[in-house]
Amino acid sequence: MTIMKTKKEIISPSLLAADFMQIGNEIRNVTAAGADWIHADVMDGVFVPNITIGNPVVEAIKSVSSVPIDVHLMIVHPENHIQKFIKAGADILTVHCENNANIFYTLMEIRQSGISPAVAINPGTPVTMVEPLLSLVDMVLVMTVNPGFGGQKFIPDSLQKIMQIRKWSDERNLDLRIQVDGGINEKTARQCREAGADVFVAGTSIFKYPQGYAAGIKAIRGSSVAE
Ligand SMILES: O=C(CO)[C@@H](O)[C@H](O)COP(=O)(O)O
Ligand SMILES: [Fe+2]
Repeated sequence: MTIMKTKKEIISPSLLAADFMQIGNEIRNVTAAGADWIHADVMDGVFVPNITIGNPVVEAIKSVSSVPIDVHLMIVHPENHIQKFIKAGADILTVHCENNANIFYTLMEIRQSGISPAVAINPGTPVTMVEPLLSLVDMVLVMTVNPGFGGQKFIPDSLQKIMQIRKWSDERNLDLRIQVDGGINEKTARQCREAGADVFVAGTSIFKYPQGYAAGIKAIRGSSVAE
């Protein structure tokens, strides 16, 4: 998938920390500040203890965005809803490995629709849960906080998980993207990069960065090699 291969590292700002009253301007401004993708968090109040947005809002986000939309589904039975998010314009569609008995079919259906499938794993889930799914996806999302809310503290144990997934990807020549999400800032992004991550989701440390969005993005890119 070309959107997966465009750059060595991807920064995907999470709109959860943006001003929803100004969402169009927020998307334009953060893209002008250097965002590579836009991360949309879909929560149903069941899989996670919070409710956010659904497919109509994803469609609105897509209509103003000039960069790919990265949709993170934190919902039960994602298999019943993926077509709606594909139609809404998701470019990358991420489903969790925890609660989906039909995840093979779900990931294959996403692939067949022509967009990028990704699988997410929670901090409390053993890394072996994603191992059988690696050949079906373009990206693994390693949650670095418990999903549900922005502004939480990074969980350092996640680094082991990133290392193991990068090892599997290398051994099998899968060239997987590894995305990290939750508590990502300049310091934790560097730790994740060293462990093997190459897609960085950040809400608070971009939208609430005191010196502005461009400075927040630049800080996360940090010591990475110039592209
Ligand atoms: O998926 C989630 C939370 O469940 C994230 O995408 C958060 O929105 C990230 O927010 P910060 O931790 O960067 O503030
Ligand atoms: Fe997310």
